[in-house]
Amino acid sequence: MDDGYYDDTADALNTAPTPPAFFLAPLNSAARKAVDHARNLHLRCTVNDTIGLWLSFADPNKQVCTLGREDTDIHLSDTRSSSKGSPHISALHASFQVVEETGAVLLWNLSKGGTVEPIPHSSSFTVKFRSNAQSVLVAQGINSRIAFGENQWYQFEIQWQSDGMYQFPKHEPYTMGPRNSRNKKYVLGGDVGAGSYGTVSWVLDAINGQIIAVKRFHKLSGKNLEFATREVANLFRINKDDSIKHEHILQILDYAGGTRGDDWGEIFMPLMKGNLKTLVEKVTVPDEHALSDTVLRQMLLALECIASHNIIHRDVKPENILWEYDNTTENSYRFCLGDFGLSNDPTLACTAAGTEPFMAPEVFHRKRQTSKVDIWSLFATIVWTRTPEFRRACSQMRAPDLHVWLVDFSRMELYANMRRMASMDPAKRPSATRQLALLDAPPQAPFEDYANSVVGSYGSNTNSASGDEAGVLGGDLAARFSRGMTLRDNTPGLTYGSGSSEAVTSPELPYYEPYASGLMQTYFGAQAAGPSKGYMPPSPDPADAPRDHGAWVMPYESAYGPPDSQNSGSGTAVPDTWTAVAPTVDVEEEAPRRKHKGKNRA
Ligand SMILES: Nc1ncnc2c1ncn2[C@@H]1O[C@H](COP(=O)(O)OP(=O)(O)OP(=O)(O)O)[C@@H](O)[C@H]1O
Repeated sequence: MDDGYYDDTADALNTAPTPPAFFLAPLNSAARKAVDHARNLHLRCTVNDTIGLWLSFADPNKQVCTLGREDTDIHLSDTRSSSKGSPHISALHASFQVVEETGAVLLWNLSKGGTVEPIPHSSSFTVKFRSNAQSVLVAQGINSRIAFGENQWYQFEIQWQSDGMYQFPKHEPYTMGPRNSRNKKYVLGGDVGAGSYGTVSWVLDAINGQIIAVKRFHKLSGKNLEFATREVANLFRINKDDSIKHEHILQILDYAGGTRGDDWGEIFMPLMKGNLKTLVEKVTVPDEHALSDTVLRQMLLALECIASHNIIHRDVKPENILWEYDNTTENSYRFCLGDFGLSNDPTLACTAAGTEPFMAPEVFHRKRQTSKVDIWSLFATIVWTRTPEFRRACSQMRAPDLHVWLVDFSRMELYANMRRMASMDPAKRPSATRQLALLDAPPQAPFEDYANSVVGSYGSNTNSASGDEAGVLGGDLAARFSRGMTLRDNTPGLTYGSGSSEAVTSPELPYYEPYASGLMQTYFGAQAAGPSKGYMPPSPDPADAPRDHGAWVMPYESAYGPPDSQNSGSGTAVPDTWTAVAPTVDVEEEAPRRKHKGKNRA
């Protein structure tokens, strides 16, 4: 049966997973003595003329193997050697344990003195224990040599028959990342999505053996640095402690790079199944209205939270709403707001920023921005989710026309309980908290207060966007970013770009990226970064669960665009390497671009 998704791990997933099994070959005389110990006879075997210990995790009820001096599966004596002292083996010193979801095997340090360690060796990656974690991955080519006890008393080599790692193809060596760091943190799986400013991959965390997502920012300088900075700082602000973490905002789990002198940076997040765009375009959702109602409520909760932290997102749109199955409720989804690269403090935000079809009128017309801009964008997202015609129009109509259309939509009975979200005047638009209350209130009387002059108040008199936002962001970027970083306890300060030779500047005028795929080649050529790609990661979900049709979604507009815009490359044109520089746009280019639907990241 076609299960509805394709990716390069599919073969691995379609065969029954082989449970982990390995041979522990002794590397020194203490380890050889341990192998010969009477209490280890049950595990002893010979492989290639070497006598060692054989461990298999084929029994689903026995997915752990303990090591220590007392009642453990592998006995390690704590005898004193007259010449070298004692190994100081704890009663329960270490264990190997299989991670159920991924099949990965973790080595756990359970010793009091922390004397369980990988031994660096040229033929394998070494991932050391972190100070805040007691486990580390062992796999083919990763931490192949390990030691237990003081001064690496017992030394073994792990020779794998199978290392679990169910999602990973077995015919090629693993790639570890971050690529630019000697301190490897994950095993690279595959690509999940890509945007203008980063590439997102699914990876296996080398500390806990779980699958997560990593966003690798393209080269951290100039605008890229600025957007990465905003995203990381604001995500840390929201995630600074467990009490504030929000179930509808994408978490940030960790980061790498970004320290003094680095021009690369990565953030680690939970892996979601896909984004709302791919869900709507590629999956047969039984009831789009029910789906959009769920999106509406959950995103209002997310917006309520970020507003309370004085953050406006400024790029609420289907691509930036990620989803996964909600395990607590049957047939339902959990949506999370992601991509905080444009987010800002409303007191600093005045540059036109966002993606044109979802951009609030006051942003498009360079007026003052408040958290109400996100309310408008959410309304546009809901209409987009419900209405194929609007989806088509997004690539064909200018923002002012779309604004008129959205107001018209809001007059329909269908939108009665959310029509004020489409008020042209932001002051009349409800806050997220108010709108949540309105959803549960009786239907409103026909609207009267916002549709009279649909574009009048924004059609002229545009402000210059150069102003204070650019100045404050550019001038105080490092400080703002470090403030964001300090919110995470026990984390060494991450100071993106503080050592960079390139000055961080905000553009004085907004610039646009093309929205429709066909425009990509025209303006950026083959180097261009494309709209986000959707992806279905390996999924343990039931076969009847809805899934994306393909591993990669088509470019945003290809389903609707003119024939010559299809397959224009926007869906695959994201540069492979992190060093690729996202296209920058200068002032002269701004005018032609604004003729098209595009994204403005100033
Ligand atoms: N945690 C995640 N889990 C699964 N997929 C993700 C995750 N984060 C991002 N993606 C996918 O990657 C795409 C690009 O991510 P993101 O929007 O953060 O990058 P970006 O460079 O800022 O993109 P954009 O050009 O839209 O601003 C998303 O649309 C989504 O499909």
